[in-house]
Amino acid sequence: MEQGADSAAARRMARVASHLRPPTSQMEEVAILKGSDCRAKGAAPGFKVAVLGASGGIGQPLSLLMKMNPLVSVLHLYDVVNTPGVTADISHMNTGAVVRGFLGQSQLESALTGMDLVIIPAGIPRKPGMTRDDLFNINAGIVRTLCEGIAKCCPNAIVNVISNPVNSTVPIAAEVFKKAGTYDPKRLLGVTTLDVVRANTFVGEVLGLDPRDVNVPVVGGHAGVTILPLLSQVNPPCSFTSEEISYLTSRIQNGGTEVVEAKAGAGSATLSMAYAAAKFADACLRGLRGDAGIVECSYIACQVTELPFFASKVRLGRSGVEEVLPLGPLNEFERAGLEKAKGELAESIHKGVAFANK
Ligand SMILES: NC(=O)C1=CN([C@@H]2O[C@H](COP(=O)(O)OP(=O)(O)OC[C@H]3O[C@@H](n4cnc5c(N)ncnc54)[C@H](O)[C@@H]3O)[C@@H](O)[C@H]2O)C=CC1
Ligand SMILES: O=C([O-])CC(=O)C(=O)O
Repeated sequence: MEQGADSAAARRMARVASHLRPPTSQMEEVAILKGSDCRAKGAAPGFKVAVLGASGGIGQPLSLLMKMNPLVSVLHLYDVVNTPGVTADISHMNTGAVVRGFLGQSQLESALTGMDLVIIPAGIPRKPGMTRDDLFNINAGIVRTLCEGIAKCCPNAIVNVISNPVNSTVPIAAEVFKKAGTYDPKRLLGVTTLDVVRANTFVGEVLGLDPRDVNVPVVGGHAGVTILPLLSQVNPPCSFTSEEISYLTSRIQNGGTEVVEAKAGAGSATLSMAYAAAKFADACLRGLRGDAGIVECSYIACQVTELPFFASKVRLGRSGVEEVLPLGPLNEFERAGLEKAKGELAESIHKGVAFANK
């Protein structure tokens, strides 16, 4: 009896010790994973989620929010810097998800194996004066490498792409998955939720409503004129003056730049983005669980326009995007905006596809 209690205590201590030691080699990483797996068995059933770029401005608060999500049972934090610290910190939160850290390219495959949802906020952010497309040269390669890992280690995972320029990085991801033979357009989603979050906030301010009670569809893409708020389809139904329409459209399209300028060289939106990404990831997980009626806007492959990718209203479910909803009726102002958006989007998509195939 006593001996049994002793060995149970010894097992508990061994488990705790394995969590206190940071991984220094692949062998040690494997040992720690075994320790964590014992713990994971005790955790509530749920989904396995990886954040790639977890040490960054978005990655850290996003990881914190995912650790708070009761649908997550295992949370993998991957980055090329600082994941031991971020992981130790977040792992002390007394919520259900088991947290594991992975540092550097040699641990990418371990980070990805078995994941249900992979969220990608890896890559450099804008400074004042830059467009999102100016990030292409660095971020395109980062997204390609990470997606090659996903194709190899968790080809069935839902992928949420945050890294800019989203209008090009999502087509890059699609090409990587096509080459690997794992492409499923239903599972690849560009995160444009921040545009909707901003639109709901700014429209709520104008209408004097709680932003949580406002829903503005935002379609097209995620850069400048490609961000197309459909103010004629706001819920609750309402009407705006032409001054309000032009103020709101411009503020929503330039929301990212507003933050970049206010941060004055220290980066772009991180906290509101983490909130938006966590909200979108939660919607994806509820869809995977089988919840009904989950509709979000996302930049995906679809036939809503003649372009191969377009941010649209989508219904999420067990297989990712289960239905792409039509654009709905547009007014003249929105139809003109759509034409402008399509011109820039076509170039960004072409640039991404060409990069992935060169
Ligand atoms: N989709 C959207 O609505 C938004 C997208 N973004 C984009 O998100 C990206 C990240 O922004 P921040 O977090 O502010 O940048 P950040 O520089 O604070 O963090 C980026 C993180 O990515 C990591 N990283 C770099 N190369 C990596 C690699 N090969 N593998 C894994 N991790 C790698 C860095 O070490 C860093 O920790 C930017 O491209 C930014 O433009 C930002 C706001 C909104
Ligand atoms: O503006 C940026 O560079 C970051 C971003 O995508 C946003 O805040 O919407």
